[in-house]
Amino acid sequence: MAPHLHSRRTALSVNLNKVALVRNTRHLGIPSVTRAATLCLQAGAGGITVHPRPDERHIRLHDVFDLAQVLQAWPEREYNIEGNPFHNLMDVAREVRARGLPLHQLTFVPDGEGQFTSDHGWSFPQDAERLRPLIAEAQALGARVSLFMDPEPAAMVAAKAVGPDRVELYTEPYAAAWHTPQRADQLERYRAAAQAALDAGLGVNAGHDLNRDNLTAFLRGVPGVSEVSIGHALIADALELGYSATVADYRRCIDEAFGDAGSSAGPRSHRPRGHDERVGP
Ligand SMILES: CC(=O)[C@@H](O)[C@H](O)COP(=O)(O)O
Ligand SMILES: NCC(=O)COP(=O)(O)O
Repeated sequence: MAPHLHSRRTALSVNLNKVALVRNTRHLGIPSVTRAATLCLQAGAGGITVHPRPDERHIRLHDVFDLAQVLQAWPEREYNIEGNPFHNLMDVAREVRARGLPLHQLTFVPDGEGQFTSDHGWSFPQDAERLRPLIAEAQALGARVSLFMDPEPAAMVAAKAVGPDRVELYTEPYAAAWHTPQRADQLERYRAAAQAALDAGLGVNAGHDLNRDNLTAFLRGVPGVSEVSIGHALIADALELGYSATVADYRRCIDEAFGDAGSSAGPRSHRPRGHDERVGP
């Protein structure tokens, strides 16, 4: 499918959860989360994403404020904080804003406190009324609100009705189907969901398990994606390639979807990523 030339270039938001995860295994402060953010922003990342989970398994509360201070030096880049608004996210957002620190987007994710990782979106109409006031409060704090959603076209009108600015399509099912005969069917599912969101007046973000292999095809097949937030695979790649080369590679994946192959400083590397055997949770 032709690139969506009518859409603005999709922004890359780098999720730094996994840098914090490694840092937390010693009391040495390395790898530095703030250094990672600076290098990714210097390489052209459109923003930084963190998911400060209640158990602080990776991003800790001080990281949230430390990274907000880093973003202060990059006023044209965005800071996206993810979390469950019925757990700690709203308190975190209120404190960031009370300190006068930047906060561009809150992504509401319906995760349980001890959840292994994010694996589903909000349910409508069940979640609608309890989400509405928190969406309004988050917007009053100056943040755009994105709801983490499964790719269900029929849910988008109901989602829009409670006031968010965007939805983030949970893309693990697309990624899981990448090496299977179901790839095309999954892509069509996301195309339809994104189109329904756009038709309902919602912006479209995407994220979870996107990577250098599956990103270009996703953006070519799914209309109007404003932002992809990518962490796990990108940080894994950065362990091999370094932050700067990795961010440049992911930006080239985005460029290819918009028909500008090689516009970000040359062709992207096709270095295969090593895989360990898939380990169960
Ligand atoms: C909401 C989502 O899909 C991810 O942004 C989330 O941050 C992943 O969390 P972990 O990094 O804890 O797996
Ligand atoms: N919202 C998705 C995100 O921030 C990162 O998800 P992943 O790339 O770590 O799966």
